[in-house]
Amino acid sequence: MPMLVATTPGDEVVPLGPTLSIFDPVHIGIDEFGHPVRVPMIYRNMLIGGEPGAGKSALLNAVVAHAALSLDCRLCLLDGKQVELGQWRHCADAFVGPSLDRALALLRRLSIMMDRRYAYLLDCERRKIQPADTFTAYLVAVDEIAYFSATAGKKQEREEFSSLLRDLVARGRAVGIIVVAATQRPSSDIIPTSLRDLFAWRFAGRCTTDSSSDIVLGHGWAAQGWSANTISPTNPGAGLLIDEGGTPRLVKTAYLDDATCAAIARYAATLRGTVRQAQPLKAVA
Ligand SMILES: Nc1ncnc2c1ncn2[C@@H]1O[C@H](COP(=O)(O)OP(=O)(O)OP(=O)(O)O)[C@@H](O)[C@H]1O
Repeated sequence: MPMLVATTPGDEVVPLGPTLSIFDPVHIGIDEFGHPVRVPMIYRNMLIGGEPGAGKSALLNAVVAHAALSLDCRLCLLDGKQVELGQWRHCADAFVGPSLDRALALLRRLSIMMDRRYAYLLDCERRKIQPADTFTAYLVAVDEIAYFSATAGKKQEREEFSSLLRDLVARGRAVGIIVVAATQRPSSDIIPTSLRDLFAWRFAGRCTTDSSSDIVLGHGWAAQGWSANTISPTNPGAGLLIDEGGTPRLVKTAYLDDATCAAIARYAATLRGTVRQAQPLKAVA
């Protein structure tokens, strides 16, 4: 891990602690035995579903916090409510509030970037990005997919949003584009099976019905006893986590309160704004 330094407004050089990497697994909480649950996010996407107040934004914030502290990852945040992800806006390359136009413009740019990255990898005879690659990873976090795909704007625009998002989820992984998307409407119109199955990680917070739990986790899990409908409404942050091909497991997510998020976001913004890698250590002394 290279040493990092920040330059203060008075031009003092201040050494900083090591940062995270988006290639590190992300700590998202503990399992029912109290063991830490850490999920690799690079080359993967995550879908988060559950009823209002289930703890979706809290999980989203935990993942965004890790990405914000990872200087090998850039952030694009879409949040129709603005306040769920708003604290990270100074760390982000793009922060989109309740504007479908801006959301579409962002997804179109990401789509072009994705194609160019693939062209580059093809030229290099490679299949995916690696740590310390020429280009950094991107975390694209969406709080409330349904706002952009089913509520705002015109039908044609919403359809374009859904199709661009689906394309990013389907093709972005190898070029370092990670999509983490949350919805309080786990229904088949918002999360069709063909989209759901593209998310390697799926987290169902409390759901009101077995079928909405199945829409997040995958068809048939409720019948086998894995339903997020069984989670107590008084236990926000508890939910079922599944990965491709795995069995659901009960997880209580880590919770960063507003003050903690704000402090991490400030630190991450400082790192991003002022950090440079130390030249030889002697030059810093
Ligand atoms: N892991 C957790 N541990 C303890 N409390 C939590 C946890 N996650 C969420 N909460 C509590 O639940 C509240 C609602 O959480 P959160 O905003 O993440 O829900 P949500 O599913 O995103 O809701 P909405 O769909 O309305 O945006 C939080 O303000 C917090 O008090």
